[in-house]
Amino acid sequence: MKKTVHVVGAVMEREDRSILCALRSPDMTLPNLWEFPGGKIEAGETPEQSLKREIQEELGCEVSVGGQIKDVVYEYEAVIVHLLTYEANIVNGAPEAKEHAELKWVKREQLSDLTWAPADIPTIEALQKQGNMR
Ligand SMILES: Nc1nc2c([nH]c(=O)n2[C@H]2C[C@H](O)[C@@H](COP(=O)(O)OP(=O)(O)OP(=O)(O)O)O2)c(=O)[nH]1
Repeated sequence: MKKTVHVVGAVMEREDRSILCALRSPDMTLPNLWEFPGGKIEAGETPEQSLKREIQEELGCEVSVGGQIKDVVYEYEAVIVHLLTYEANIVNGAPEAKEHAELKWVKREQLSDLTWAPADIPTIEALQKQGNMR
């Protein structure tokens, strides 16, 4: 049976309403695909705690975690990913790519121009729908 991993991703929006997108590096699994910064939830952590820890490790900044955006289960070839995405705001520091190949701030309407990890597509769609309602 395939393993299920529980993963959190941060949707970090700036004042100009662009969103932070992170490019997985060529030596990661799902290489060269865009994702929301975050990672696996460890035993005993809440999703919010996990997201704060991952953002500190990956981007070197501190976030506060807001509302949940999507709860998605996606079956990859080798693993099943259960991805929870949350709104997150930077409260200290500025994001730096410590593990990713690249970071980019992208406007909502341009998010779908990037090639995303497949589990992220429902979140992208939700963000674009919300964007149209604003
Ligand atoms: N962080 C993050 N991971 C995502 C997203 N979408 C998505 O399918 N994933 C997958 C990629 C990984 O398989 C897993 C997250 O694990 P991770 O961030 O700890 O990735 P990793 O490369 O260190 O782990 P691994 O897969 O090499 O074991 O979830 C996303 O938006 N953000």
